[in-house]
Amino acid sequence: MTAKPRTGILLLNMGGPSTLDEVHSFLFRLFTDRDLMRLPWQQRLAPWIARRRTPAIKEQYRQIGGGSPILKWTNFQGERMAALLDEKCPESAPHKAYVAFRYAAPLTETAMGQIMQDGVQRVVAFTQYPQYSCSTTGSSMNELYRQQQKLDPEGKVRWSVIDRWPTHAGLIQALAERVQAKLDEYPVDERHKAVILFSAHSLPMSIVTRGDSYPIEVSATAEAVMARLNHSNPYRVVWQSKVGPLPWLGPAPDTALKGLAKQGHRNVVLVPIAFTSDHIETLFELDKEYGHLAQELGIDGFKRAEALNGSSTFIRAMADVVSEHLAKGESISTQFKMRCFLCPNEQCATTRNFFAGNKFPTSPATNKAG
Ligand SMILES: C=CC1=C(C)c2cc3[nH]c(cc4nc(cc5[nH]c(cc1n2)c(C)c5CCC(=O)O)C(CCC(=O)O)=C4C)c(C)c3C=C
Ligand code: FES
Ligand SMILES: [Fe+2]
Repeated sequence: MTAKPRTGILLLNMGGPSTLDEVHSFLFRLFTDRDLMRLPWQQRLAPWIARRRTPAIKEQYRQIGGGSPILKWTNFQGERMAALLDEKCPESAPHKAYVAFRYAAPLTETAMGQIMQDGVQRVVAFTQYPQYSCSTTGSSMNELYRQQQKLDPEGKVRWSVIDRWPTHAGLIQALAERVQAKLDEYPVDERHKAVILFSAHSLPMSIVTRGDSYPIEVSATAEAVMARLNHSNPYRVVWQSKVGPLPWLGPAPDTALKGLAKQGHRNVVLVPIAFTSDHIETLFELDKEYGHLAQELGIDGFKRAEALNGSSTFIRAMADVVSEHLAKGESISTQFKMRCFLCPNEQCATTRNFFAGNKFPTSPATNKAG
């Protein structure tokens, strides 16, 4: 019999439909999420948009193999991370990874149910978005708070939060390895001329200007990766996947590719930087749409860096992030305490107060949870 987990690590992410049949419910949850977007008449409009968008998005998932690989990768990363943590931190072992997706199975309530059933009393909520945005990690944390209130009203579980890790040395090393592997594919005399385009999901300008920290954290990750590579190549950050008619943060990858082609660049490496596994936006948008555009523009040395997926450097980084967090004994980060200047959502305050109020002994060795 396996021992009861002493420390749970709850991996938070948006998730994706594992099968084509799940596409509609995924989109439905996404468009009804008021932490992600606020639409007029959202209760009525969201189901309509979700239904209308389902066929096109289904087709994209069909073209990348019939579903999102995010659950497979998150389980893989989580299991290996927990094994590394058992070796690194025997005082808080055994560790067990749980997965809470915001828009697809396993949902937060499922993960909370498992945690309660296992009787785990100490859990780290660990966002799998390295860069913080209220539209992503913020939404997952608000949902975790709501489910905690419902499923653990007595507060049996003691929580702490890893809400961002944009410049963690292990993450930067893992990304640098992915970039270097692509650069190594060019002939030696051309390699230094390749332009590195770090690509992150864009944000509506209304979210940027209310004070979301995502754009600066994504930029910090990109700069740290290039510093790790001794600034061997020129780079920029581009913002992909704008949805709807309102203004979003740019430049988009197609603007960058067109400009670079005009200036005579022939070698471009596109690097997904804000998502730690493959998803339609790497496999469909970056590879199929931008790969095709690059060919049309004469950028014949176009390459896309592999997502972190099964990178052992990345999985070691995850374990390091958690072990450093456990050693610090902090419930939430200084950055997480502060809200956006124009936050429209009182829930953000409630969530922060709840997770900040959990106090821990600094050493997990004195944790009586197990
Ligand atoms: C760090 C990554 C992401 C941020 C920030 C983000 C913000 C954001 N997204 C939308 C609207 C949509 N996103 C959709 C899909 C989607 N979003 C991300 C990541 C981030 N989103 C990913 C990885 C995916 C795809 C999932 C996959 O499996 O590949 C969609 C659905 C697809 C579509 O209809 O086009 C929408 C809609 C908003 C409004 C937003 C910030 C407010
Ligand atoms: S939207 Fe950013 S703190 Fe509420
Ligand atoms: Fe998105």
